[in-house]
Amino acid sequence: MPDENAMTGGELNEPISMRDFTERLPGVVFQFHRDHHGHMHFPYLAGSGTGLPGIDRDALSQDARHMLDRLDEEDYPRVMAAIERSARWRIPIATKFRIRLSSQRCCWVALRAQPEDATTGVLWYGLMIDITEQMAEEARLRRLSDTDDLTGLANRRRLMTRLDEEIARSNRHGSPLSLMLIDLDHFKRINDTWGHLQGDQVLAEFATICQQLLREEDVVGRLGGEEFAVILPLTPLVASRPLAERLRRAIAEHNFGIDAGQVTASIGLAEYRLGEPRDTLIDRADRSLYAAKHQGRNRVVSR
Ligand SMILES: Nc1nc2c(ncn2[C@@H]2O[C@H](COP(=O)(O)OP(=O)(O)OP(=O)(O)O)[C@@H](O)[C@H]2O)c(=O)[nH]1
Repeated sequence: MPDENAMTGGELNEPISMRDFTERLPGVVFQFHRDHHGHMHFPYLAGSGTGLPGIDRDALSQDARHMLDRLDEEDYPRVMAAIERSARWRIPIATKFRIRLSSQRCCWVALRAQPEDATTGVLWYGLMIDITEQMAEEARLRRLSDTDDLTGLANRRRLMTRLDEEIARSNRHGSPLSLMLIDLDHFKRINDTWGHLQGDQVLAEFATICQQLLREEDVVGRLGGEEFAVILPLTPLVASRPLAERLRRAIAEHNFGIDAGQVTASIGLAEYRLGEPRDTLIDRADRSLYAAKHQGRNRVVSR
């Protein structure tokens, strides 16, 4: 630890105190104490970040609840578990959480703290930094890497992740789940006749039709090229078939700006069978799709 006198302020070599130094840090440095009865407070709290909404030094020096009560309810159990683990095993805390600013807004905070034994309980030395901007940027990048450029739909990667999640849910609760594979018919001909740009336009409009027609909880995505998939959670085959039929009809009747009737789709459906691997479900839906193509296209086949 450098000598206090070694720190200087803005005025040439004017020395500044440790307190002044910590107050200038772009974050919060703190001591956090939990006594043997579980009461928590911040004996020390400093740094320019104490200006963060939800951080009221005087209140927190008495009771940490003033901050803990404002944690996002999704994060609260995780943060409390991290404190508990750290206290029990004397391991550092490294976590992040949201502090509610209003019903609409929150800020993200990263926290690092090192525990020490104290006669009165456990004492942590730590840092908190506002990471709201970084989290927003991460979310933006995640959205980009999950989204198909042309249509704005979920891409293959995102679709597979969501399908895994829905399969896990189905296996856990025994709830029904259907998968729809959609392939636009003779798409090569559309490209060849009307040009690639017009083909792109058809793909984008097709995506809009799917999103308008399906429910919020259904996941529509582009597998690649002119192949799409829809995950239908909580939907058995008997319910997904009329949905697929409605979608097929809507596409066939839509005016894509090229002669009506030029764009049709073949749809293959399969319902998830408890315990089967993801690829088996996809394979069964794919075989339905193949059958739809084979039987003349512009139709729905389920199995
Ligand atoms: N415009 C456009 N075309 C694409 C895109 N991705 C794939 N394609 C085209 O989609 C066509 C798919 O052709 P095929 O796989 O032969 O199938 P199809 O002509 O749709 O015939 P069926 O599926 O048997 O009805 C190819 O010509 C690809 O070039 C894209 O992003 N934009």
